[in-house]
Formats: sequence, C-alpha cells, structure tokens
Amino acid sequence: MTTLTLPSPAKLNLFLHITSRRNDGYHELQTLFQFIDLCDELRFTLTDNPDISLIPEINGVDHEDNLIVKAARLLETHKKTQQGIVISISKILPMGGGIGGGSSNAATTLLALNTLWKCDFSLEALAQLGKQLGADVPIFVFGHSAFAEGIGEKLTQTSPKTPYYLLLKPNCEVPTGQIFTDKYLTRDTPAIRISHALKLEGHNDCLEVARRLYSEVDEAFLWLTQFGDAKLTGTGACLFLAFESIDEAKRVEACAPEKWQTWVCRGCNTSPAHDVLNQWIASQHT
Ligand SMILES: C[C@@](CO)(OP(=O)(O)O)[C@H](O)COP(=O)(O)OP(=O)(O)OC[C@H]1O[C@@H](n2ccc(N)nc2=O)[C@H](O)[C@@H]1O
Ligand SMILES: Nc1ncnc2c1ncn2[C@@H]1O[C@H](COP(=O)(O)OP(=O)(O)O)[C@@H](O)[C@H]1O
Repeated sequence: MTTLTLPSPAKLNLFLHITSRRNDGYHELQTLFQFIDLCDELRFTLTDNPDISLIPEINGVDHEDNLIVKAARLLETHKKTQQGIVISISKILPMGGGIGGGSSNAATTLLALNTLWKCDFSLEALAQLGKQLGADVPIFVFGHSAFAEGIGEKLTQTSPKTPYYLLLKPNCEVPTGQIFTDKYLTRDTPAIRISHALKLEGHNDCLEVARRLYSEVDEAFLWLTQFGDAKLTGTGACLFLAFESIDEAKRVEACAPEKWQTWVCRGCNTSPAHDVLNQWIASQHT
C-alpha cells in the first residue's frame, strides 16, 4: 500500500497593494507571499478502486466543493494508473482567515497526486491548472516565497527575512469577495518595482475595509498594535506581528485575550510541502 503524508502550510501576505480593478471585476495586486510552518496534514493512500474519498469531510463544505476533491478531479483525467485515492486530512488552519488553507490543501493535493498518479506535469503546468481553483493556488504549487503580481499568479521568487510571527485569529471569517466588492476599498496604490519589494515596509489595502466591516478585526488589530507594526494577511481575518525571537513572540502571546486563537510560528521561504515531497521522492529512488 503506497502512502504519502504531506504538510499543507499556511501563507502570509507580508504586504498587499491593490493597484487597479480589471474589467472582469478581479483586482490587480502586488503582494509578498511567505509560507509559515503552521500546517494542515494530508495523507494520500493509493487504492485499487478508482474512487476519490476524503476522511473526514470538512464541516460546512460539501464533498464536491472541497478544494481537495476539486484538485483531485482536475488531475483524475490525466492519471497514468487505474488507482484511486483515499485522502485523510488533519485540519488545523482556520478557514476564512486569509492564510490560504483551502488553496494550500488544493496545491498539496495537486503535488501529491501528480507524483502518485504519475501525471508528470511540470510545476509551471500544475500551477496553471491550479489557478482555476483559486488565485492563491499557484503560490502554493510554486513552493517558494515570491513577489506576486497580476491577480496574484505572476510570481517572482524572492527570500524575505524569516522572523517568528505571532498569528492571531479574531472570532470571525472574512469572505474574500466581500472585501473586494466594498465601495471604500482603495484600489490605486502606485505600482512598485520588484527590486523594491524587500526594501519597503508595505501595507495591506484591505485592512481598513476589514476593520470597518468586522469589529472583531478592529479590536484585535488595536490590541496587537500595542506591541508593534501589526498587519492583516490577505483579506483577513488573521493579523500577524513579526518578532526576532521566539521568546518575545511567546511573551506577547501569553498576554492575548483568551477569546482569540493564537499561534507562534516561523516564516519559511520554501514550502514545507515541497521539502517533504522532495525527501519522499528521493527515498523512493534509494
Ligand atoms: C487576495 C488574496 C491574497 O492572498 O486573499 P486571501 O483569500 O488570501 O484572503 C487571494 O489572492 C485571494 O485568493 P482566493 O481566495 O483564492 O480568491 P478567489 O477564490 O480566486 O477569488 C475570490 C473572489 O475575490 C475577488 N478577487 C480575488 C483575487 C483578486 N486578485 N481580485 C479579486 O477581485 C473576486 O471577487 C473573487 O470572486
Ligand atoms: N479544503 C478546504 N479547506 C478550507 N476551506 C475550503 C476547503 N475546500 C473548500 N473550502 C472553502 O474555501 C473557503 C476559503 O477558505 P480558506 O482558503 O481557508 O480561506 P482564506 O482564502 O481566507 O485563507 C472556506 O470558507 C471554505 O468554504
């Protein structure tokens, strides 16, 4: 029985500038993506029947709407084996948090099944395929921190600092579409050159809209701001603050009101999913 277990990491948007709105309603962005070592875990087991099963299903997400199942369906027609798959998930990442859990699960599934079903797509082709599942899927397939442009799919590899982060989840979920359709969203941040991406502090254009629509985000932002330059990731709801040491991050975490979920994690410039997959592939050849 062949089994492959992979982490499915979260990401942060270290900044997120909205530079314009396209005619199709999508927004042109400039954002700096970095992974963190906070991960779901997905276990893939090849089976002798052709079914795609998921254990357990995620509460509130129908089987065929689950991005894991959608990713598997995308690859199913390209598989070079008769085998099906049982996917077990251990879900840690909060949904609607702006840390990309659903997109990450989709990308981890694409990476795993591309190998197990011997589809042999290049990472570029896999990212192109994954784009139809969501604007954030390509960065997780790409697997390296990147400056992103377009709607988030034009990626240029980069290596920002890898501090510790205190990540905080206010008690609300923020739907991405709601932020992007808000009339108060500013969409005119001047475009920066890629050579400036690591030099500038940057901001998140979604922050003020998320704070105005969700009092929980506002309250959590004001709390975290006491300790430094708190930022929103994606369209929210999660906020984060960078620290040089894990002890400092844990000291602030210990002061956080109990009503909010918190994690201390580390920035990583290569995706933990790629790290583990590459080790697994190497072990198959020895
Ligand atoms: C903006 C980001 C930054 O990381 O926000 P988060 O979702 O992570 O918070 C992502 O790119 C989001 O990616 P994802 O969540 O996959 O978005 P999608 O499903 O493709 O789009 C959800 C909705 O957001 C809007 N949307 C999304 C991306 C974009 N560049 N412009 C948009 O206007 C569209 O209205 C779309 O219908
Ligand atoms: N495997 C999955 N994990 C999380 N969310 C999923 C998954 N499949 C589908 N979804 C849907 O995608 C939505 C966005 O989830 P997620 O990517 O975690 O949030 P965000 O884009 O804010 O980081 C969820 O509210 C859920 O309805």
